[in-house]
Amino acid sequence: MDPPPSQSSRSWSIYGRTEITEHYEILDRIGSGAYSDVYRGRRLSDGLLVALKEIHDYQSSFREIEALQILRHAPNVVDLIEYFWQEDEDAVLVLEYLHADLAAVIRDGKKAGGLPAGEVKQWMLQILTGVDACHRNSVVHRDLKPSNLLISADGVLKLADFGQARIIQGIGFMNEDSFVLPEQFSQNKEWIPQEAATITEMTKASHSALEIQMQTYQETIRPIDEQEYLGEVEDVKAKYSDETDKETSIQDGDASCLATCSTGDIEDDPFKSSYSYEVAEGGIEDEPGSMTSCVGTRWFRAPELLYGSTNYGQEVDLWSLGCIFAELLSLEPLFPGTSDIDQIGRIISVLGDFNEETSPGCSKLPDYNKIAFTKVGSPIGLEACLQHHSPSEVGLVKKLVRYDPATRATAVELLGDAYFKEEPLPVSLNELKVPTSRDGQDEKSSGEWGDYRDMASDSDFDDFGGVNVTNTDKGFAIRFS
Ligand SMILES: Nc1ncnc2c1ncn2[C@@H]1O[C@H](COP(=O)(O)OP(=O)(O)OP(=O)(O)O)[C@@H](O)[C@H]1O
Repeated sequence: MDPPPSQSSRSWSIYGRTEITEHYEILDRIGSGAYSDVYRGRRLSDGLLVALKEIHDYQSSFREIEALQILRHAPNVVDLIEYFWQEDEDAVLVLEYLHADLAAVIRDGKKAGGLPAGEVKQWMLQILTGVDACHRNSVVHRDLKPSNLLISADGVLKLADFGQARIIQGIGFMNEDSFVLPEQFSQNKEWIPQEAATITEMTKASHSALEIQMQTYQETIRPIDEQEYLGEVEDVKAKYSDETDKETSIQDGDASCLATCSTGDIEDDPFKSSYSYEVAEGGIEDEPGSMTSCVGTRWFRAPELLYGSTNYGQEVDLWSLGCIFAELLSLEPLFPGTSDIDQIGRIISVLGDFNEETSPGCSKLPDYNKIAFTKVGSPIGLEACLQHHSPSEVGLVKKLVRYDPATRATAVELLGDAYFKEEPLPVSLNELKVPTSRDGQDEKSSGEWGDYRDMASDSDFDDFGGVNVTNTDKGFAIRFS
């Protein structure tokens, strides 16, 4: 069996990849993230506009391809047309091109002095349909935020950026027949998002290539010596430290988010008088199958993740959803934390104390005893963050932004919520005001949009967390999970 692509030597320019340039004209760079560069391209055979996402991270590539394959018939998930991935090269995903995102909707709404309630409802319904498709198929997105919700020219919203996604149970590939729209969508035609133009089906060849790569990746336990192992780790670290322009930092997978807070974070923290922080010695146990807590962008990160949970599921997406909905309503981020501690401080000031009473089991979270906040006598409450909004709007957010993950409403439950049946009803897709362009989005490093990304952006670095080292008779083995 072929080994997975090596991490050491990679092409750093998509322009030099003839297997891609033979089929696609690369037009311009339209975005970049912690792990990727995204280019607008044109398919030579028929002129179709596409997004070419070059992913510089090994594990993100697998995750994104795997999740997009599972969800390939979901109408509110970005279409993966095909991908290129061969030894010693970064994976390049060919995605349908979507010209706008929900962050632009919020920004335009703010400029216009508000978004009409019927439009907000239509955006929410599409987000819920996308998230429901993920959760029905055991995909936890783990990085839901407005800039990862892309929008087509005709108003179809699609979940994108599955680089941090995890499949929490067995893989259940969906086919066209098995993808079912939630019942209430089929009953009320007005709500049905029009099907996005179906782009070419992924070729059978690329599909089976992925399966082989996946199998190799997941099953290969290749005994290596300690020297080689340390060399691999150094290579990966060096790669990330080179990427200083992308505002990333290396975090060990077995270290929680709080454990990686610097003293600088604490010094700058506006809430520093309201908590005491202890640096615990030693790391957190890296149990097989556990997940990293350092996922998602800080502003949208659930409290259990901020406290280091490594045992979580789709509920973390539901918290993010609540933050996104609150932002769609108020056009301001709900919890714009400047550090992980500040993030928790802001949440506590709104929702009240985070304790066994409000979140059963929370005292067992890895970082729970590392930080103590002074008691919040009277929390501000979500109503205060959503002034001038109706009780049903606030009620919707309250069903998601809850401490106890088990009590957060699921996407399918919310799709049936009375809020969506009240006047004003959700508008149809062609009544939505879709932002006209993504102009300037690649250069988000300056101004308001730059601040938005920089303040809230964190890197996952699951690469480290997903590495399991086991003893073998020849030394030890390394396994990527
Ligand atoms: N299908 C697409 N169509 C148009 N633009 C896209 C598409 N996919 C991604 N982009 C643009 O590229 C940017 C980076 O892509 P993406 O978020 O998928 O990468 P990432 O490296 O995981 O980013 P992040 O660090 O924000 O998580 C997006 O914010 C978006 O502006």
